[in-house]
Amino acid sequence: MPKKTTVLLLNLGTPKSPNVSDVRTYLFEFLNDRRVIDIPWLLRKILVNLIIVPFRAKGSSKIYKQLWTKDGSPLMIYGEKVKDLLQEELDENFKVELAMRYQEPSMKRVLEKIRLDMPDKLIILPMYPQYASSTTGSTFEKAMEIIRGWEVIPEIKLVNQFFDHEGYLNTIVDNANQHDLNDFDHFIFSYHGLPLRQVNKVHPNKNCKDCDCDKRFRPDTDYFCYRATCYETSKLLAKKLNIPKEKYTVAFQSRLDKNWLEPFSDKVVIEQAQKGAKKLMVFSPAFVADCLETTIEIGLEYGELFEENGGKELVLVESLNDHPKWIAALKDLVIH
Ligand SMILES: C=CC1=C(C)c2cc3[nH]c(cc4nc(cc5[nH]c(cc1n2)c(C)c5CCC(=O)O)C(CCC(=O)O)=C4C)c(C)c3C=C
Ligand SMILES: [Fe+2]
Ligand SMILES: [Fe+2]
Repeated sequence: MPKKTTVLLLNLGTPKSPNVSDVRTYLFEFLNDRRVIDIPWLLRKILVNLIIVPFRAKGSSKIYKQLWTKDGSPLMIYGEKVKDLLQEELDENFKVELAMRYQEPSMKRVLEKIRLDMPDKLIILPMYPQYASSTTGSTFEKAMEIIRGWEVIPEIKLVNQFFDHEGYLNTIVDNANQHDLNDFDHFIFSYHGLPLRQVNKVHPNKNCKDCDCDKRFRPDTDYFCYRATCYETSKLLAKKLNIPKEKYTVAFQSRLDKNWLEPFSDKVVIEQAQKGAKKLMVFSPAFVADCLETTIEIGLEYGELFEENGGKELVLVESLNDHPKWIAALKDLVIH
């Protein structure tokens, strides 16, 4: 008998509106997650609630206002679209749901709906291509915290990453090929940064700062090393796009302090402009949908930085959004 299966798609979440109070509520929930700000409880409460959020909310609200469309936040809009498109691709034994780790639709509410529907199988799919404790790990922890109280716990599949999935990579390749790659002087693969401390926790005997996981991917020790999977994703994409090694740089954006993964994307953008690059292509392979970190940070802020330092044009490769190949890739992740 075919199994009644629910697919739970997840993403980070976004504020309810770009207003300061909603951005503050979002940041409070997000940054109080012990996997995101991974320091002792009391220190986190002081740092997040008395320093980071009060100082950050106003500035973040301003940039969320630039991102917001008449239909809302792109992360949410594409989340809903992808959910509907994946539902259309799957047969009647599957039901697709969408929840966000922070804010709405909340994991608590959506998982309660799923519990009442009593599926035989639950597939939990956080839409982060590269595993990180602060994203995928946090989402799984929250899901398990809720599901552990259920009377009936269905068969569960956790999709923990898909950085090397052909369909995911080919969607990015398709989006890049909308442009003539010969026009570009340099290419940057820009990933969301992480504190180095968090990266090192996955391989406690090795410091990623002096390790060669950027050059050689060792699945036995580096499969969950965020730095290693970011470099491996870039290598696979560069190979598919025939971008030679000397023409691309892997970099990390959105740092909160200096002890985050390097090189920093903004510094690389400036460096490239100063070296004489006129046209720069930036990929954002850690983000499956347009969001603050892509549209505003890369598209707008890095675009300005590049031009201020002598560059002519920075082109941001579109996110996966609702590309048919991305929907097919999700289907493949669900059924295999
Ligand atoms: C690859 C995905 C992401 C990782 C890893 C990640 C780690 C991480 N992020 C912060 C702090 C912030 N991130 C913010 C926004 C944001 N982050 C991601 C993805 C990852 N974060 C996305 C998709 C977004 C945008 C959401 C949207 O609504 O468009 C923000 C809020 C914006 C701001 O104030 O700058 C913060 C803060 C930390 C601390 C962290 C790991 C430790
Ligand atoms: Fe983030
Ligand atoms: Fe590593």
